[in-house]
Amino acid sequence: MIEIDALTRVYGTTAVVDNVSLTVPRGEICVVVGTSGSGKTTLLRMINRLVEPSSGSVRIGGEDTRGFVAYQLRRRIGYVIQGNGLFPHHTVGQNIATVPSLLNWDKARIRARVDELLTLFQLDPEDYRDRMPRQLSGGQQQRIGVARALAAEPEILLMDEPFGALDPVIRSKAQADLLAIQRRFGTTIMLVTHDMTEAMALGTRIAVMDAGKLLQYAPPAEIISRPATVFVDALIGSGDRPFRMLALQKVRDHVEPGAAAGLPIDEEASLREAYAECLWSGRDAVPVVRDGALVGRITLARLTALAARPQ
Ligand SMILES: Nc1ncnc2c1ncn2[C@@H]1O[C@H](COP(=O)(O)OP(=O)(O)OP(=O)(O)O)[C@@H](O)[C@H]1O
Repeated sequence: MIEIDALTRVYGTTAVVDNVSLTVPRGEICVVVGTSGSGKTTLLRMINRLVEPSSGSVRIGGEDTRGFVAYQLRRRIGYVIQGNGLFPHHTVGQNIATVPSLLNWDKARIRARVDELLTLFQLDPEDYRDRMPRQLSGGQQQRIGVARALAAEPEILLMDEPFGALDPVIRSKAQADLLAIQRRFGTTIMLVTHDMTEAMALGTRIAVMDAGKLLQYAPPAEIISRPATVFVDALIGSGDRPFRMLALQKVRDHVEPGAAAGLPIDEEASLREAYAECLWSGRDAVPVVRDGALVGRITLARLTALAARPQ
């Protein structure tokens, strides 16, 4: 759990983070969005004390981070930045082992952890462990950046635009990997992004910042249906609201009995994908499958109703 209490950072006469309070419960993902210069990175960097707060406090697992010594900050809080920040002259394995080595883990334990993480990120340890970062694609480098941050099993992961440099296909893969790994380890994550679609896909809660202030902190559905200010509304994009609502939900939760013609959709697809499929194929309903077996259908009428503003 991360508890941020009245956190403020002043540069000159400007509070670039201004009296921000929020709590990220254990195992949740808080995504921070806002315009450029709104204080997102400064807020994130005050959590691992790369930036010292002017006032206010941060507690991790109930303990004030002012009492943490350097090794506790490294051990308990992983940090990932855009462009991954890998050490170019260290191998992939050495990069992942950075924090465990600093913590003096024994060699066998480090080796096992490196191989476990590579496997988890679907990179064969035999093939990738001894490569240099330049011998990897951008997407693979980013995965190693995340693996490195997770190496010492931190309870908190801070991520600043981690997928900003990736193309859309690799980016959604990286997001799916992150969600799978987050579920497995139960890590509490705070992630900064400019991409509202990414925020909605990853965040259990979204924090909207503007000019250093926290304007709203709520689950995605609430941000979409009840934006706290005109600024929040504009950030979501009023033309996108119904589609964002649909994107938050899975087909599996809205399957109806009955038949439908044509190509089926998997129950793990989002309602947005189902809606697009109906529109694109000109159908009023599409069959739904689970593991390839038919389980029912989803109708255009139901999708249309679900896209409407919640009452
Ligand atoms: N070391 C510093 N000294 C003076 N001003 C700073 C410093 N670091 C950040 N700022 C200012 O604080 C404000 C917030 O910066 P920050 O990087 O936190 O914003 P951001 O929301 O992350 O922006 P972006 O989305 O563009 O990365 C900006 O106006 C920036 O110029």
